Amino acid sequence: MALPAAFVEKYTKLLGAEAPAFFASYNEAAGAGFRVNPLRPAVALNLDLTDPISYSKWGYRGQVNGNAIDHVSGYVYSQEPSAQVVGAVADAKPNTKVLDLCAAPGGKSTHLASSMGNTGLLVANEIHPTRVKVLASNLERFGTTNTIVTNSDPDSLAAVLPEFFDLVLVDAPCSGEGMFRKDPDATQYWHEGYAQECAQRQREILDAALLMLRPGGKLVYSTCTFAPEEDEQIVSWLVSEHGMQIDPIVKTDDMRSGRPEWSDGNPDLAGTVRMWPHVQMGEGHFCARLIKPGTPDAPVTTKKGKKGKKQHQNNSITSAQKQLWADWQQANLQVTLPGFPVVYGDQLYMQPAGAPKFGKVRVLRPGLHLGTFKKNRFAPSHSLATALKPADFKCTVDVSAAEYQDVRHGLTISRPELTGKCHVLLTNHGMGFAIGHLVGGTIKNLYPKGLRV
Ligand SMILES: C[S@@+](CC[C@H](N)C(=O)[O-])C[C@H]1O[C@@H](n2cnc3c(N)ncnc32)[C@H](O)[C@@H]1O
Repeated sequence: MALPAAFVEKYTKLLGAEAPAFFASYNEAAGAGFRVNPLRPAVALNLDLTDPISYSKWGYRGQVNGNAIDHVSGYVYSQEPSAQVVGAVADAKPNTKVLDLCAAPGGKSTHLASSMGNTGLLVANEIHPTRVKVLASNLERFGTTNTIVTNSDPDSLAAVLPEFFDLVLVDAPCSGEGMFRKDPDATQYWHEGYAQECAQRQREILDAALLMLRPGGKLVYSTCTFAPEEDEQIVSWLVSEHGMQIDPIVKTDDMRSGRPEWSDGNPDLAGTVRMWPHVQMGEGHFCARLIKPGTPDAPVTTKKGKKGKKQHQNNSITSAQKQLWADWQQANLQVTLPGFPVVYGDQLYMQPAGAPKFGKVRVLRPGLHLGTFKKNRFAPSHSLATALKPADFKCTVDVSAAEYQDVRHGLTISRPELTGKCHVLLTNHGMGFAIGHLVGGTIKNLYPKGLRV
């Protein structure tokens, strides 16, 4: 691969004797990996699980087929190995409040939800209006029920959620030097001074991120670049300007320490992590974990302005809607879903406990999407196919490989032996991937048009 001359010069100086191995790695294939979804019941996956990633609890090296049932049903998430270090370092705890501030397309968010066991509250935010839809779709496929998806710039989010989170992840937009193998076009954006431009934006994002972190809370900062300006030097700035304390990361063989000499010489910088493509079979990442000074006082509540009150009232479920939802659960599920039903227009969501008021911030997905109120009936959402277990449904229909393709193409399935009228979970190899409507021995396909192939 042709690397920019100034890039070669820069890393020749920085890496010295290690530089040839680093440059040689750019001529090798990109490293692939995936994570198995612990939120799903255990099933036999048609995947090679012989090469686990030491630092990533659910992670393996290898390729995932995006059209295969284990991916379509959200039982696995494709994520290259070095990116998995971030979720592992974050180690989000169950029943805590976590923010993923730069979250699309959702690799780290799905990892955070895994660690949290779908409990507590995960706010997955993305600034970009198109990318946030991909984020919501990936979180839906993964079956997260503890997640609210917002579409905001960091400052606006910080204005409504001061000191709200126990853990904030900033997986920052960066110069992407670790992406050159996966996306060779990224070399074209690279120029001298690009790292400094990115660092300025990173500092602005981090200023907002720290406003949202409670005293004593943890910040995880990561990039997919090697540039010290965006890595160790940003951490040094967090320490000197914000009084943050570096929380050292225990390393495995795949990891290398951050380089104090590439910043202000603070020896604590060795407690950060660098993932190099010539050291492990993955792309490249930098990751740091820091603690905000202070101890938590009484929980800070967001201002109860008029807007917040109004929003809450507007989103309350009416008694007629409550009845329709209860009737639908009774008819189709073996379980009653916990949580707080909220209504946006004619859409019903199950909001996770502890959800704050978001004021003017755009909320794309206020929780698990349950479905749509139509005239005198309730139409279930596709989200239920991936968020619930097969055992949660009164009726499941396991489809053949050919029928799996048919469903993904939007065709109906025939089951003349099945009588009655209900919503069924369609599974393949025991993995739920779509909802169907059984009427007179035919299963009407409710697989969303946007996901069909
Ligand atoms: C490295 S990507 C995040 C990848 C994601 N965490 C994952 O694991 O799938 C950085 C994200 O930051 C977003 N972004 C860009 N500019 C931003 C800004 N000024 N503030 C917040 N986010 C920004 C980008 O749209 C992009 O989705």
